This record gives sequence, structure tokens and C-alpha cells, in this order.
Amino acid sequence: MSFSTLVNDLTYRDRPTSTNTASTAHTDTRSQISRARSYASTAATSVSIAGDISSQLHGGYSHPLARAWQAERQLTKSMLIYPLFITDNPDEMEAISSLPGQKRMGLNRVVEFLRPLIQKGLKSVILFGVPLAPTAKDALGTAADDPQGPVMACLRLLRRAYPRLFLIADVCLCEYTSHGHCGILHEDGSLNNNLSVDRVSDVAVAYAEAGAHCVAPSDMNDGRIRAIKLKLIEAGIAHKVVLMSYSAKFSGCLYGPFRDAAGSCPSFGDRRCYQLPPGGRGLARRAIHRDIGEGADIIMVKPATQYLDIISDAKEIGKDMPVAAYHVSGEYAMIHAAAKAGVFDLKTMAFEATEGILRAGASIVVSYFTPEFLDWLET
Ligand SMILES: NCc1[nH]cc(CCC(=O)O)c1CC(=O)O
Ligand SMILES: [Zn+2]
Ligand SMILES: [Zn+2]
Repeated sequence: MSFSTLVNDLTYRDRPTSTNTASTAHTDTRSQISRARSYASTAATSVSIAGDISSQLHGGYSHPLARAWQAERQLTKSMLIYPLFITDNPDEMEAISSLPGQKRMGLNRVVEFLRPLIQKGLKSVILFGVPLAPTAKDALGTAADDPQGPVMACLRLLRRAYPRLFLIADVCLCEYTSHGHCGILHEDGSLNNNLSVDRVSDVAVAYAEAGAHCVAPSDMNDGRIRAIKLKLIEAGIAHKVVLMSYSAKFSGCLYGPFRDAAGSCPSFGDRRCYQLPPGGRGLARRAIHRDIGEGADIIMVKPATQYLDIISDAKEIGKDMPVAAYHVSGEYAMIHAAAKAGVFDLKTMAFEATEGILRAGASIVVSYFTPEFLDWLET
């Protein structure tokens, strides 16, 4: 680092809490500067790489604005989707212990909860229903589209309270089935794909009719995108509903905090026969191709930071459509735990992770950091 860029780096710091290069350079600044000065005076006539114009990169990013220009996509508030957990207990407002700072809430609380966030620029939420009543779950996930159930009622409520808020309904059965799997089962415990697709597509249409601007099936049953699209057409609402497919949704251990929050842990087995294996890049590409062919409007990749190559594949395969990434509960909890342990600064890491997701190709990010980003992006 030359003397002048060292000084520049000390002068221009765009993010006050940043703990990376700027503060490293800060250590023992005076002695570094004086050493640099005396070096500069003795080495005055040395052959310099400055003679070679192609070696000069620093000039292109010495100013904070010039650094921002280096990114193809910069994080903006409209890229963010905030996940909400809605229970069937109307007055509830409970902290979710597995997700620091996140809350599970009932219908009587959600409108007031969202007001300050909307004032700060929140544009979109994705709703997850959390039935708490012990009788709420059965083998078919009947409660998913119960007209009085939490998601259906919340869609109607928010459509009225905040007509300009973009409402997304996650579509799945696992929060509502007694066995906790994402569909209807055969007797041997495996997914009955035909029955599941039929049921999931009915639920999706019900959510759209209740007011969802976007339905996002996360169940991973084969053929659900086509079935949902066809039923939306049949219902006469396909022209005003976005179909966002969780196309490349991987199984693994990053959904644990979400399953705690939503009470959607499978009561036996796991989801490895319908969510993708973590190493399955080719399979993810096939799923993305398939869902585009079946009528998806947006492709989602999930989780995000462990799957940046998949996000980049999705952008290449679906170059004419938006790509979304779900920065999931386990990624969020991991960042919180590490920041708490002093590994890094929370805000700096939240930005670095999200910027990585955008750089890979996403232009929509589902993030539990959304409320914080609304503050951080204020200036
Ligand atoms: N199908 C349910 C669903 N929808 C979104 C998530 C994960 C979200 C998160 O971890 O933040 C899950 C969990 C799962 O598949 O087990
Ligand atoms: Zn789901
Ligand atoms: Zn599910």
C-alpha cells in the first residue's frame, strides 16, 4: 500500500462499524506513516511498477462511491423480503429463541408490528403459518388453507391494512401435517407425489384468492409449478399472481432454527428424498430448467451462502428472470452466534454475506436481517 492510498484509506471510511482493512491499517498508524515517509525519501528514484499502467487498480476504488460502483448490484430496500411467523393465537408476541431478535406473532399484533418497518421502507413480507392449537394438524394438512387459519386471515388483514405491501405466501404442508412432512404420505411413509401436488396447488390458489401477490411453493413435490400455474389460470388470476418457485432447495442442517420457530420438524425420517442433496449441482440445474418450463416467474435458491454457485447457475439458466435467494434461519443464527463470540462485527458480516448473494446473481433476498438493513441503508 503506497503512502497516499494508506492515507486515503484512513480518510474515507464508508461504514463506521467496519472492522476490516480500515481498522487494521489503523493499528499503529503514526509509525507506519513515518516509516512510509522515510522509505519514500530514500527510494526516490527506484524503478516503480507505477510505470506499468495495467498494474494500477487502487485508483479505481479509493473513494467510497467508486467502491460502490464496483458492484454490479447494490443492496436496496426493495430487494428485501422479510419472513413473518403468524400463529393462530391472536394476541401472541413471543421471542423466537432460536432466531435472535425474531418474533412469532398473532393477528392482533401484526399490523402494529409492521407499521414502523413499512415507514422505514419495508416493501415485502413472506408469511409462514404456525398453528399452535393441538388439534390443528392432520395427515392432509387441512389447516393450511382453513379460511380462518393464520395465513389466510393474515393475507386478508394485511391486504386491507397495507394495500401497497407485497404479500408472499410460503406454500407448504409441513407446518400443518401431523407427521411434519411437506406433503401427503403413502403408507410406507414416502411422499405421495400426485396427492401432494393436488393439495399444494389448491392451497396456493386459496392463498392467492385471499390476497397473496405471490405464492412460493417450498414443498419440492415434482410438477407442482405446472399444477399451480394451471389452477391459477383456471381460477382466472394467473395474470396477477407471481409464482416464485423454491426450485433449488437443498436439504441439510441450516433450517433447524426455522423448524423450531414453525414447529415443522418431521416426526420421523428427514427431507432428503425431496429436498436436494447438497452436492447436487447438476440436479439443481435440472430443477431450475424444469421449473422455468413449468411456468415459474421467479427462481429461488435456498440456502444462500453455502450455495452461491447454484445462485450463479440459476442466473445463467434463467437469465431473463429474477433470481431470489433465501438467506435461511441457520445462516442468520450462525452469524449472530459468531458475532456474539467476537469473531466479527454483525453488521459488517450481514452486508458481506448479502453482497456475496447479490454478486452471485440474486436480485431478491429473503432475509431475517431485513429490519436491520432498513436502518443500515437509511443513510
Ligand atoms: N417447507 C417449509 C420451509 N419453508 C422455508 C423453510 C426454511 C426457512 C429457514 O430456515 O429460514 C422451510 C423449512 C424446511 O423445509 O424444513
Ligand atoms: Zn415452506
Ligand atoms: Zn415443508
